[in-house]
Amino acid sequence: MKIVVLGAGALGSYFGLRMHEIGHEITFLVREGRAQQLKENGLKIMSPKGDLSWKTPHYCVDVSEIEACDLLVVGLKGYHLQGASEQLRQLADKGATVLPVLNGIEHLKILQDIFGEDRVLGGIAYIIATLNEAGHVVHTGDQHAFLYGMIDKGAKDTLAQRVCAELSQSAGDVNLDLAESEFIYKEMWKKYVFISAFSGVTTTSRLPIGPIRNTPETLELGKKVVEEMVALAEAYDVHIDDGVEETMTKLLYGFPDEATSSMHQDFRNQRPLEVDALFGAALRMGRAKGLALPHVETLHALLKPYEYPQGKK
Ligand SMILES: NC(=O)C1=CN([C@@H]2O[C@H](COP(=O)(O)OP(=O)(O)OC[C@H]3O[C@@H](n4cnc5c(N)ncnc54)[C@H](OP(=O)(O)O)[C@@H]3O)[C@@H](O)[C@H]2O)C=CC1
Ligand SMILES: CC(C)(CO)C(=O)C(=O)O
Repeated sequence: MKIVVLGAGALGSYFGLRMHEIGHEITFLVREGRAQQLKENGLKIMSPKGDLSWKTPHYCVDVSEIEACDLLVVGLKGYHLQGASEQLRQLADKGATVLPVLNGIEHLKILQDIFGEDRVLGGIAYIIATLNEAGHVVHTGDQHAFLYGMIDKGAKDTLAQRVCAELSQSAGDVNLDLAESEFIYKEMWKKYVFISAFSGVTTTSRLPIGPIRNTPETLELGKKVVEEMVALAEAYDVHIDDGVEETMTKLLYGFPDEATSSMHQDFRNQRPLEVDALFGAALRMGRAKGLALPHVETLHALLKPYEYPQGKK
C-alpha cells in the first residue's frame, strides 16, 4: 500500500517505520524542522519490542509532491488539525482513506467534513512513545496496539473496506499489535473515557500512575471523571458496558507504577497539551446535550494555562 503518514511524531513514526519494515511504501509528510531532523538523523525506534532504523526515510514537506495515497495515517496532535487543513484537503483529492490515531473524538467530524464519512476509519493506539532530542522514537512498556475499523458498518464495498482488508493482511507480518475492531467507534469512546481520567490525574498531579494508585483522594477524582465521561458517551448513544468498573480496573492495574500519559510526558517537556481536544471537546459535547461535567471542567481549567507553553504550537 502507498501510505502517507501526516506528522512524523512519536506515533506516526512508530507506525510508519514498522509498516515500512514489511514492505509498505511509506512517505512522511512533515514540516521543515522535522524534515531537517529526518535528513540528518534518519528514523529510529528504541523499543522493548525490538529496535528498528531507517537511515534515509522517505519524506516530503510539500503535499503536491505526493502523487497517490491509499491510506493516510494522521499522527498529529488535536491542536495541529486546523493548521493541516490544506494538506488534508489535497490528500482527500488524491483519493486517500484516512486512519487517525489521535486521542479523543471531535477530530472525526473535522476529518469527515473534508474526506466524506465513508473515507474516514476509526482508529486508536495503545502505546507509550515519545520523540527524543534526535527525533528518534523511545517506546516504553509492553503495549504497541493499533486498532482500526469501519465506523459506518452499513457501508458496502467501499474504498475504506478495501483498505481495512489490506491492513488485516499486514496484521500477521508487522511487528505491531495491529487489529481490526468491529466496534471501533465504541473503542474510541472507551479510550476517550480512559484517557480523560488518566491524562487528567497524571498531568494535574505531575505524577505517574503508581503514586496516584496509592492516594485514594486522587484516584477518586479519576473515578468521577470516568463517571462523567461514561455519561457523556451515553448521551451520544454509546453504551460503555461495565464502563466505570472496567476503566477503573485499567487505571488501577493496567500500567506499571512509573507509567504516565502522553499528556504528562508533554507537560514535563514543556510541549503544548491537547487540553482543548480532550477536555474542551468533552465540555462542548456535554453542553450540546445539556450535561454538566464538573470534574472535567475543573481539569480543563487547571490545565488550560499550560496548553501552549511560551505560546508555541
Ligand atoms: N505518544 C503516545 O504515547 C500516544 C499518543 N496518542 C495520541 O496520538 C496523537 C499523536 O501523538 P504523538 O505522536 O505523541 O504526537 P507528537 O507531538 O509526537 O507528533 C505530532 C507531529 O505532528 C507534526 N505536525 C504538526 N502539524 C503538522 C503539519 N501541518 N504537517 C506535518 N506535520 C505536522 C509535528 O511536527 P513538528 O515537528 O513540525 O512540530 C509532530 O512531529 C495525539 O492525539 C496523542 O494524544 C495516543 C496514544 C499514545
Ligand atoms: C494511556 C496511553 C499511554 C495508552 O496508549 C495513551 O494513549 C496516552 O497517554 O496518550
